[in-house]
Amino acid sequence: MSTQAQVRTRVRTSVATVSLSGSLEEKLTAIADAGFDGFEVFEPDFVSSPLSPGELATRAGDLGLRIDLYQPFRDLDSTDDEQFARNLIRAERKFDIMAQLGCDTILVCSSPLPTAVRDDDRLAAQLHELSVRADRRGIRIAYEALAWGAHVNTYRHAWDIVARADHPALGTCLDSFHILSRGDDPSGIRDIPGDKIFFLQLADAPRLSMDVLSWSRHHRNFPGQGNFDLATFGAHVQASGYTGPWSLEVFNDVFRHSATGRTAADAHRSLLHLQEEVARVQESECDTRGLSLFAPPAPAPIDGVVSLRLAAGPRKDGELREMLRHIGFHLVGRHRQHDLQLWRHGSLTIAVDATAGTVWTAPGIPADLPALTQIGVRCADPDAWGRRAAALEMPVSEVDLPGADPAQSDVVRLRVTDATSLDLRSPSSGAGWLSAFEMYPIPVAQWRRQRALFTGVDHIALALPADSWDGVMLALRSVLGMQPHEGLDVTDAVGLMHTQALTLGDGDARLRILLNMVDGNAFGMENIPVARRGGVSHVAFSCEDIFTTATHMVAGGYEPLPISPNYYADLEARFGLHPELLDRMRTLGILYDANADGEFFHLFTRTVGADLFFEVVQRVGGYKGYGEPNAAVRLSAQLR
Ligand SMILES: O=C(O)c1ccc(O)c(O)c1
Ligand SMILES: [Mg+2]
Repeated sequence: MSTQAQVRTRVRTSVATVSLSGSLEEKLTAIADAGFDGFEVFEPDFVSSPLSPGELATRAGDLGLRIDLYQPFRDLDSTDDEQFARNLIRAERKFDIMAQLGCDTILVCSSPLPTAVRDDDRLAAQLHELSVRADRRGIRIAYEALAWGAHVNTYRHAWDIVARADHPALGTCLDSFHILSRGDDPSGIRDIPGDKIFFLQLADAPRLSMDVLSWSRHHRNFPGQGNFDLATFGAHVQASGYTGPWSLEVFNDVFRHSATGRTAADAHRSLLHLQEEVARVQESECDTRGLSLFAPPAPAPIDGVVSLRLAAGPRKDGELREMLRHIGFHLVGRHRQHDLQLWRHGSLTIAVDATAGTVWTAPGIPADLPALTQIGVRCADPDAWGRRAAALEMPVSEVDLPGADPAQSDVVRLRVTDATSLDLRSPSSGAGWLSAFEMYPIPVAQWRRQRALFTGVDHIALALPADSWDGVMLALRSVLGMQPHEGLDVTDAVGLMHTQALTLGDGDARLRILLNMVDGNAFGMENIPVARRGGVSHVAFSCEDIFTTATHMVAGGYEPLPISPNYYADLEARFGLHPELLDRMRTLGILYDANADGEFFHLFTRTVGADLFFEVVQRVGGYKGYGEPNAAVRLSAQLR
């Protein structure tokens, strides 16, 4: 090991203006507020802005931002010599602007045109000529392969052309989207000298099967919001010795009209998250090359969901209480000051909030929609989570409960969605909290009769409007370290719903969350049935034997959903289940799925209010899904 102390510089963060909505001025303010070090000027944003280059430079300087890149310069190379000559003149005009901006690097992307040069030596010669001119002006050229380039469309080819052109003012620009969308092996990045990588653009994306240009222009998102393996990609970049900015370049239809500040904050968080992920890969490879990476406090262990808070408001309070009673919960107490009831089942607690106004504090949630407002998770050290969340720039609040140790917070509250928070509770937090409640004495005979039908919470589904989807995904993945699974489109009686599962811990997952997004932003749309306006939220309880559990629920007043007989005929045809088993399932409204991992039995309640409902599940073997094929059958029965 070297005795010389290695001085490693931190990652400088940057973002392309195209990634955000609003005017150029609004974008710059949001970029600075989010904590970025610099930005890429996306040329159309500059061209349409009233700011002169000098004014833009001043504005950036006042905000403490560097202008890291001017981009893109398109269609440089040409088989038509006259056209190429004109392109060089066009480039000189851009260099003029860059001089006024104080920006020294311009991105030149490979040409998608039929006139693109297809002879590598001629292409290298044209890039060389541009580089000579750029060099005279103190400007560097970063050559990027667009995935749809006519001749150059891979990073290896772009690097090969750069090496061939062999000019100090010419390097390459790596863009994770162009590389990973094509399924290219990024490990060759290690072979590019870091100082010949002039720029790094990062984008994630959901896996979609569409042409790569449309995918790139409409569906990119920030690292931690899609399905690309950016951690491994980043480790390759680190190994190359690259020391320039890590910059986000995200073309996304939703971000183009979303709140600018919020998108910028998510963007910055995504780069912190990515650094932690890259560090993990580097650690596993015992590799310490490259920039020094951001390291937030590590996540602390989590036990699982122990409590829920449901806002019902006075209008849905009665209906919700009846439902809880039917599925086996017992009213055990009432808050001394608020209209808040405590319901228990085994070790699970549900607080039902009947206070007028509680639900409606969440923007976009219709007043007739009972909402899941808190998910209580037990963990040994809530403060550690608070420090981690704060380091990752997530808004977090500490809730001090009466009678608690003032030196420690009992509950650390993370805002997961606009409607729902995740409360990380210390094991001792219950006592302080309960002191605010008047508890009802429960006759011994009733305790004896009570059996814990549920073993815990299997998963929780949260309804999300489209414009908060990516932010929620990133929050769950970055702060909590949840792992995403393949997204799925589910069609049913009232439309299409995109659903995506996230889990914490494998095998015996500690926390499973399903995100449900309706097609488009359905809030307030009159033509969508009530049972879809806010998407769908539900809580699924786990059990060991769903037939016993369902039988007890029926005895408690639960009415099984009327599942179509066609469904059971189809189950028989698909899985060859025993007629007797099918009969019992039909009587209790139990649905079924199976795959190579195991089997899944589940049942649903009716909806309370617009969209909230409960589910009971039994997993057999290593089944990891959620019975997704049954979604349409479930909804059809709930609508009846
Ligand atoms: O979609 C494009 O044209 C485009 C432009 C510049 C880039 O850096 C890029 O990755 C894509
Ligand atoms: Mg790019």
